[in-house]
Amino acid sequence: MMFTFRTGVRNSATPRAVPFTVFITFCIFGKKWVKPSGFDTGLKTYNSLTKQKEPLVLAREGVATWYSCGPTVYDHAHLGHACSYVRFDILQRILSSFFGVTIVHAMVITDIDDKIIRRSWEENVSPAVIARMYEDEFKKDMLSLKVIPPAVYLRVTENVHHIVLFIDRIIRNGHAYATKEGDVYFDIQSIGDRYGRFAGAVESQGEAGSSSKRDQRDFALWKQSKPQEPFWESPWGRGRPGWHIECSTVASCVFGSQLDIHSGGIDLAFPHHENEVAQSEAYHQCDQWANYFLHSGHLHLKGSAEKMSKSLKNYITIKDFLESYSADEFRMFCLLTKYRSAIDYSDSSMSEARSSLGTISTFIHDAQAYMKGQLQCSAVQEDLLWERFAETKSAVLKALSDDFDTPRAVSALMNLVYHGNCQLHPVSMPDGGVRSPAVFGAIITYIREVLEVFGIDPLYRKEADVLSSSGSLQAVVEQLTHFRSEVRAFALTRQDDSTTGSSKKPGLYPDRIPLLKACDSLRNDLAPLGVLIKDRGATSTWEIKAGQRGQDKGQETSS
Ligand SMILES: Nc1ncnc2c1ncn2[C@@H]1O[C@H](COP(=O)(O)OP(=O)(O)OP(=O)(O)O)[C@@H](O)[C@H]1O
Ligand SMILES: [Zn+2]
Repeated sequence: MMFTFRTGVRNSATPRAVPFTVFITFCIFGKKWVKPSGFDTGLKTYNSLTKQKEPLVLAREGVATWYSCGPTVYDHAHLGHACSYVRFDILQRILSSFFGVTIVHAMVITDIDDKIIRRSWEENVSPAVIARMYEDEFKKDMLSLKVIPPAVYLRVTENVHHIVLFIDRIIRNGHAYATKEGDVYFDIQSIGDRYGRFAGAVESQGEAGSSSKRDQRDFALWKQSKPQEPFWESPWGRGRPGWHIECSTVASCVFGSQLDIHSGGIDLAFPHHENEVAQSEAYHQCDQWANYFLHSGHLHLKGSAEKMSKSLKNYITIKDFLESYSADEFRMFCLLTKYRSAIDYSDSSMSEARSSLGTISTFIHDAQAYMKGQLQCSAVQEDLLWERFAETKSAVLKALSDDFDTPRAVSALMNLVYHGNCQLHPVSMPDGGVRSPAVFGAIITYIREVLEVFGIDPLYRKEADVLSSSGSLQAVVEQLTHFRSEVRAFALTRQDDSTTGSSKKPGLYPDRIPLLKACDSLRNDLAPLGVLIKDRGATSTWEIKAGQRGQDKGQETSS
């Protein structure tokens, strides 16, 4: 893990003049955002750099380079993380499926930092072990929420040599300085009024640090290591990277000097993203490193002003959440608010999400029953439904093109479901009128397609649902197997000598053998349906197995 680097850098805290060319560029462009040239996706998105919606224009046709800040892995992933990463996953899926853009997504996992080190002391294991444990858990949690993994996950500790080179170049470009204590700070004054693109920057007092800082707002690129802390060799002595520099370095290693989209929770806008921008533009000597910054709103426990976070210990882990709800329900919960808004988590907001999904899946089942002719309905106003169908398609596309307005898109879908339901008037006797299965087929296929883009399968039933509905299933199976046991017992009764009048060992009543055969057939037929009956001599046991397809062959045959 050690890395030795030698270079002839100035190791001084004295102010340096900003190179002339850079200064001119800064004066000309200031903080002004320049609309990128390239491929217009047709979508508008809110850009935190301009604080308004902008047309989303990508440098390369059909491809978006996308960097997102990963978690600091020192504790369990919680619903706040779930919310941020699921919301951006939905945005990426929309961009890819509705707008034909291939997303090249890179994420860095912060696997070294003060909190990881502190946790490792508490647990008496190395920081690397703490980080790997929680990183693995985070990745698994993301998969269980159906978040499409980035093209590449990177780790800070595997990029320290790149970080050192990156810092060195920023120093050489005149935007950072090393102190005599062995820290390196970014020189905020060297970029003039370019610092402060995100709210909060101007009033900022900056992070605490060495008294050798030139400006209170200057932030650490490299921190000398304290005793007992992990360290890497560098031209400034033993130390480790500051927090912000990891993202600038890794994003630049993957994407070079230009990035289409950068995302993260709103808490990261300042100072983290502010500092990333400052560093990256100072390194690349460019005026606009990332073209769009997308920030997601915070998840709060209902009634709490604080965001859910690891450090506040006010969290619900993703694993605990998934004991009670499904990934699809969480996705629907996220879809029902705009990705930028704060979101209140509570059982009632989850019930709303669950009930929206339930309404959709009931409609799909009813429409399928109608298509199959199982549900007899009075004549349908087919033209009206085709019209609603076309309107919904354009409403959904319009909503999603407007800063990924998922609540509006879901509301358009629910409206279509409502109109579909209005047309399904069950009648007890078929009236021989015209049937319109095709329009229902089109509607449910479209609804399923859109939900699939959002990562939701409306016909998928969560394990917990299966279990709760299997409450009644169990009672039915119990009754059925009890009845079968009595029939079997009756059929297995042996004749006694007086009945047969024979001296041979008494056998079964021949006329009861078909009953035994019927019991065997029932057992064999129920197995592929997940009801496993095991005959153990004269008695039987049973169990319900989800997903079982008659794999259990090891049982006795009655007859
Ligand atoms: N409650 C939340 N709501 C929405 N996004 C969140 C929430 N908490 C964290 N995030 C986002 O998750 C990502 C990873 O965050 P991070 O690992 O810093 O989590 P954290 O719980 O806030 O940790 P800490 O308390 O140590 O700051 C960031 O983009 C962050 O904005
Ligand atoms: Zn970052």
